[in-house]
Amino acid sequence: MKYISTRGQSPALSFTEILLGGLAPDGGLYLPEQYPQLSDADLTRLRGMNYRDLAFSILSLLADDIPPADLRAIVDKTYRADVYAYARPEQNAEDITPTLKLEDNLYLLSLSNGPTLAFKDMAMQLLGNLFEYVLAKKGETTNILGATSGDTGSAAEYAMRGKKGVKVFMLSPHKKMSRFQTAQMFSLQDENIFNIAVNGVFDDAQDIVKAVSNDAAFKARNKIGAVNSINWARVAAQVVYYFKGYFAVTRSNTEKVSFAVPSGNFGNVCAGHVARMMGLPIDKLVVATNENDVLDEFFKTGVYRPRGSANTYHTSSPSMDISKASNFERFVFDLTGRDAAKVRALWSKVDQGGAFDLNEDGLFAQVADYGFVSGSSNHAARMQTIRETQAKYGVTIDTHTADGLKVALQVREPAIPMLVLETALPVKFEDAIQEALGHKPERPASLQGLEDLPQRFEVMDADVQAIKQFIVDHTAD
Ligand SMILES: Cc1ncc(COP(=O)(O)O)c(C=O)c1O
Ligand SMILES: N[C@@H](CCOP(=O)(O)O)C(=O)O
Repeated sequence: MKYISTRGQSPALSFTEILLGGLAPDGGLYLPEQYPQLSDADLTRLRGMNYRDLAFSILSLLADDIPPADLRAIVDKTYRADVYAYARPEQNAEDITPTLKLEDNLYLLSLSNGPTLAFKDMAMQLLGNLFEYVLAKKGETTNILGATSGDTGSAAEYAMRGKKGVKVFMLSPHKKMSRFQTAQMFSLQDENIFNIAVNGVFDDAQDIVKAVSNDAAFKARNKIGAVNSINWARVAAQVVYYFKGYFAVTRSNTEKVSFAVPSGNFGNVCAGHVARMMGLPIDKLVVATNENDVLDEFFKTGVYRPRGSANTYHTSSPSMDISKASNFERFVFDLTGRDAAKVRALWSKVDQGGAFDLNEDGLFAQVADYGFVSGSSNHAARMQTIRETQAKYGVTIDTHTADGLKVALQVREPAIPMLVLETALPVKFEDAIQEALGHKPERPASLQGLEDLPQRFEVMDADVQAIKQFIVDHTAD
């Protein structure tokens, strides 16, 4: 299996060759040259597997240059009940991503039972172990540069803290994450972790990561690695739980299900798209946004119009305060029939601050063939959904999951099971839950007092040169 760039001007490489990096050298994103195809017999074989067996079966199709015994060991070390231990009392932590039935044909797919209480742990714990394995094999080190709106950062730092040969430089939007998210990251005192709070929004931080990734000489000299979902391995790891969710709520491969995905950078739902392209019987992929509704606008109109920092709102589902959805390029590459020249032309407009309209050449008409539908939410709807979910099902959900559920309820078809991806646990957004329910969500004993711990972070402007210098200063031997 080789990986190619959406911009078509980089050499095709294997999984381990692209593992540590982010963007391809031509500025594009990697995708498999061809998606592996699963037959009905394959699906029957996968049905009933536990998470580890399923993850190994699917990842061995995508990471086929890792010897099977090594991949097996990495997967077994990653997907353990004691790592994904925050399952609800009525759930079995051994399931790793258990489903929670709300009513007939309506489920939560619990993805946030890992160490940092967000779905990012599902991929990031694997990346931590994969990075360690590949770096040891190559005798190399890496300096990870990442951007976070609240969850990628802590998931990456918990996965990489104390790992030999790895330093993490994590950019976050200053004062725009929840108190819990901020404390989760900034209270880490590990010497290999550097938190940089950037004056700006998440997109400013993500732009810096991309600018550094596009500077080939700096990237090579300073061994820059990536853990954002521009890194293919993040998406690959997330493909697995779409299969797990599908098998959990169906009895035969003739049944279809839909997934509602709270979306920002389009990484999570892109993994659903990949699962569908591999042959998983998915009916709809529901893209749910918050007030930052660039993706909803696209799926409704065909116009992709990323917004600038001034028009990116700070909301009560802050991890989705994103206006430039990195992984959207992966989908558009498939939509154009993998026409890299077309993708280059579209993104040359985006990279200059512009927009594009896929109605112009008839491409938008084909979007429905990929199962995408969309909707958006806002603060009032989020509060109401949290209240109604508590009242009707006795389940507390976080603000991002509430956006997903709100849109799912609008678009679902009664006969088709709908799985709403639970992308974070409510305790991460205590103030919003307090506002919605009049009381705080339950907090595990191990996380009491998190916000009172001493914090270590730098505040910097969104200045690429200054960030590069910071990395150089903190990696000199
Ligand atoms: C809690 C939460 N929900 C949803 C999202 C959106 O996921 P994606 O960026 O993969 O679309 C994120 C972060 O991106 C998140 O942290
Ligand atoms: N929501 C994310 C931001 C997007 O990051 P990605 O790594 O998934 O691209 C966050 O919480 O940091």
